[in-house]
Amino acid sequence: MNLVAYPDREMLMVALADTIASQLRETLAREGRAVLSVPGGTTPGPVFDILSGVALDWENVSVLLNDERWVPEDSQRSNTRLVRERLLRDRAAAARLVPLYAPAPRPEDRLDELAAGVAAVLPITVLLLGMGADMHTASLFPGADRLAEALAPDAPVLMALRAEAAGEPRITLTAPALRSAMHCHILITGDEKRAALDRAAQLSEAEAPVRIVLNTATIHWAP
Ligand SMILES: O=C(O)[C@H](O)[C@@H](O)[C@H](O)[C@H](O)COP(=O)(O)O
Repeated sequence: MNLVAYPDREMLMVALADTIASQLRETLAREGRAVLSVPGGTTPGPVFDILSGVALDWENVSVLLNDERWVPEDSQRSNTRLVRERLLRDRAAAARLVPLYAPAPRPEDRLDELAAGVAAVLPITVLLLGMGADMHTASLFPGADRLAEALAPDAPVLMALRAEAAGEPRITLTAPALRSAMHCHILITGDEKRAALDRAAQLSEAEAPVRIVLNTATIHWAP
């Protein structure tokens, strides 16, 4: 496991934003476009704040969420809202957001059109993942109704999943879409998640979905 431990969260966020920006910059120089895929939740806000002010050819960057909670965009639980408020502002306002939500009662109602939008920009250049203490990543929750399908090598890029721990229905990139990323980073803080990560290394992908990227990701941790 490739784990980088930082003395504190501020140092982590600054260093991680710098690494992400360099990796995007390098791909932009070579290919003229790049794709950044990011988590929602409570941890990544400070990385977004820093990244949004970085000088980068944002016009040619597509920003994608790894997963979304099926709630309207004005909900406090909306990952799209988080990304719009914390990442897609200042210099990064020029980036293009690839939607993972469209108003409808159920994710299945809009899945095909959202999946087409995602498929059009893959593969991901830089993937930033969060992780829950239950070892879920994106919305690949242990015990989710369609987890086995989402972990399969032939899974479609995007799926709707439901899990008790998730609250609302979710829409999520699947294992093959996440694994397609050129660079992968996992951002975790606190002792509970660090212990969960150590445990994940001993478990199966179904028990600990974060395992799908554990051998390839750089893990960034601070207390
Ligand atoms: O929408 C989501 O819930 C996420 O994308 C999810 O995978 C998140 O990264 C983890 O649940 C960690 O969340 P916290 O940072 O809030 O602990």
